[in-house]
Amino acid sequence: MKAGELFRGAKTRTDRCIVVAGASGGIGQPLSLLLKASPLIDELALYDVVNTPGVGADLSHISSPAKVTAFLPKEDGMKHAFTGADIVVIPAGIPRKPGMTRDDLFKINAGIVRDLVKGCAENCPNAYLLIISNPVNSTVPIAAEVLKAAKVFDPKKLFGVTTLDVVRAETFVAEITGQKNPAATTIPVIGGHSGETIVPLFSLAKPSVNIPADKLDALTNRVQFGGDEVVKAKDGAGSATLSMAYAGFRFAENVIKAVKGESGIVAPTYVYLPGVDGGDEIQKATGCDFFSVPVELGPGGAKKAINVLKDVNDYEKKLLAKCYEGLTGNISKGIEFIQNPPK
Ligand SMILES: NC(=O)c1ccc[n+]([C@@H]2O[C@H](COP(=O)([O-])OP(=O)(O)OC[C@H]3O[C@@H](n4cnc5c(N)ncnc54)[C@H](O)[C@@H]3O)[C@@H](O)[C@H]2O)c1
Ligand SMILES: O=C(O)C[C@H](O)C(=O)O
Repeated sequence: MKAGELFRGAKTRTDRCIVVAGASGGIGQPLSLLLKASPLIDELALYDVVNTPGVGADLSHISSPAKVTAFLPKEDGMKHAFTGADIVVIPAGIPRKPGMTRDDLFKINAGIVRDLVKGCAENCPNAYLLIISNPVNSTVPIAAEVLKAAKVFDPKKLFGVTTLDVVRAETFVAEITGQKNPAATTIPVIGGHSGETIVPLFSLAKPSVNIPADKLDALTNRVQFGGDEVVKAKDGAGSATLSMAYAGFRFAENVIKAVKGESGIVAPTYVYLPGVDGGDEIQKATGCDFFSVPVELGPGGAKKAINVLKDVNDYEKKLLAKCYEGLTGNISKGIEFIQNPPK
């Protein structure tokens, strides 16, 4: 199979196309599998610097409707992969090893995200961009700056994927409460996506949950540092991939459903607050331009940022104070990387 080949015989790009950039990786492959199985997608385009022809050939044998295309950088592969895409999901970049912070990934992943988002700005300026690559706290500001410089920035269409924090909160809470279906409880997790910038709001769970006081610190810590748990268990072989693929698919599916007109979809995601309705007051309260909050999704992307800050309890206020501190530095670092690029 040649890169770029349409695996199910179609000759042209179809109209509901989702690109996975980093499709051959630990997240990219299972995420692509879930997307291929989704009836909501007409074409799944795989882009990576390696192995997409093989991953594409493999996925193309699945008897679901989505056509699969696969691209490598050679022969203008990025251009062909991105042109006409509706959604680009980006899990490209290196993962952590034990002892590393997400910020340690910045050196390599910042440039990868910059270049991929440049490709999006040039070839699919209207696409919804879902950024998974770490450090999300900085890679999303990088993406915003690249899109601004190209004069195609629509803040309603740029999302940092923080769904894994929500998924973990649901799971770990259910381990305490014994609920049979963890995902049936909605738990807002806000802030950023690393350590103390991740702030779970158990007091706002719906339906409400009763967390015993002596378990609250450990539960909060587990959600904030759940990524470390996986990095340690994988022992040098990377970080969360399967749970991230589940989370990334869940968020992508929400975006697709909202774009197709389904109403009432709300999901926490890391957005540029000044560009989203309702974001200004959250920006004022947090001092952060980028922040993950529950966002109502609509046909244009982020329809409204929901201000849950006014409802948090004192315990959560203390967590938030630490979050703001860490997050502002991460955001500035991303912006600086584009505005004053390293020589
Ligand atoms: N947002 C989250 O909640 C979350 C969760 C888990 C992991 N992550 C992050 O996702 C990223 C990927 O993790 P992984 O485990 O899949 O890593 P991986 O190394 O298994 O896969 C990354 C893939 O990206 C590809 N790649 C590298 N440079 C590229 C480029 N310029 N263009 C296209 N593809 C490129 C690689 O070839 C590889 O296939 C990491 O940065 C990780 O920290 C984020
Ligand atoms: O922990 C990591 O580095 C990967 C990811 O951000 C996670 O939360 O699992």
